[in-house]
Amino acid sequence: QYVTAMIGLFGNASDRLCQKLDKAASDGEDVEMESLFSRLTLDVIGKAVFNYDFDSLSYDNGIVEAVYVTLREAEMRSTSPIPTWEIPIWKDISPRQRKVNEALALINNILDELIATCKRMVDEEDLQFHEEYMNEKDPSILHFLLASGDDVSSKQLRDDLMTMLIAGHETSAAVLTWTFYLLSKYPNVMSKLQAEADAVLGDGLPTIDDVKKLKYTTRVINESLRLYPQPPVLIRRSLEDDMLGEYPIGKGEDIFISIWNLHRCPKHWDDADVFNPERWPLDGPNPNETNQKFSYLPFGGGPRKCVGDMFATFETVVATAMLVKRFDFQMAPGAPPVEMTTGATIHTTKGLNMTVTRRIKPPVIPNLEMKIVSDSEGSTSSTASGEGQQVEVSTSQV
Ligand code: HEM
Repeated sequence: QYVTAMIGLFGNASDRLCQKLDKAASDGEDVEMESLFSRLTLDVIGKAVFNYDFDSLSYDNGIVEAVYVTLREAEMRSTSPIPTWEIPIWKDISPRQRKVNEALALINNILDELIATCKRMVDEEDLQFHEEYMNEKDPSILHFLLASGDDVSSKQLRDDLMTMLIAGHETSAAVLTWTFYLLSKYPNVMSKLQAEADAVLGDGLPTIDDVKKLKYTTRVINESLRLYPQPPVLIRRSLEDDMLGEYPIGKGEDIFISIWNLHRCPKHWDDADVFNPERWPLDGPNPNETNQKFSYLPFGGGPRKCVGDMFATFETVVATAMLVKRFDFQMAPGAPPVEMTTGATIHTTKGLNMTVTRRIKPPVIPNLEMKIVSDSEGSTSSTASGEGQQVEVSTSQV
């Protein structure tokens, strides 16, 4: 029930993006896909975590801006060698820190309102909480947590919600950005992907059964995550003196695990730098850290493994399939070369500028059921019927 609700959410948000791209295609305008993917995944995670519709694909508002200020700050803090934001006086007078504090105050106010509204809903409903509990009108994680008895005033609740917003937003956006970049470089993969989307998706939004059938699309996402892992580096801090194999690690030392290097290591991968979704058999298991013996860690591993791995896989599969079914994507002529820069995830330096064109629907080929008829002079003719038409072809005419 929860997965069905989430797939509906992914489909709705992706449909809004399709409408935006449709307009760009009509107007003949190029689009910067990285920022659009960022808006798509913000809209999705806002609804999924707190039942809040940022609707950032439709317009800019103060809260969307505040979320981006906070996200950029979180990224800067996670990579900065000196914690300038903790220096007394400086933290109060620095224009950047003041902006961050204002953004955080706005987000916290909205969060308070959302928590209060949700708490009222939980108090009014008759549903008993159990493991499979879900409120159909509001399937958000916030609703689940409050129904399970989480304390509305707890800092832990707010921190958990913000962690999910941060962890589940830029990561999925980055996966979509680099997937579409790769697809522009590998048109043969794009053609196969479009063929699958045409065969599986109908005119409405994707269903759970459709998503299960989008096997090649899933392999494209698996392979994109191998070449562009998000985040590209995992970090651990040692709590005590230890040994890592033959290397001594002192208490308090940071260890950086480069997933980027692991995923492109020629010892583990044939043609390590080549985008080849076919390396993952369609009928094989979904690749993960355990069945790939820890040479593939797109969602980490062990106790701190991503809690949103299935959510993110379905989200990116639905968005990719819906977009490629409706549009062709090419790098925009004259766009700057796509270069990388890393923070918590891998970003482009100057955006992913693409030309989007509506796909021409392939012609409907009638289902030809041939009936061979012989006439007395030995020539043959065959009648074929399809979609109510009768077509007659005679060998004597050929
Ligand atoms: C394609 C998108 C995503 C990717 C590539 C991704 C990747 C990761 C990775 C590699 C980790 C482990 C970090 C570490 O070991 O230090 C992680 C942790 C986490 N992820 Fe994701 N993630 C994605 C989407 C999501 C989504 C959608 C959510 C929430 C709905 C989410 C929630 C989390 C949380 C809460 C953690 C921390 C788990 C913990 O420390 O206990 N992620 N993610």
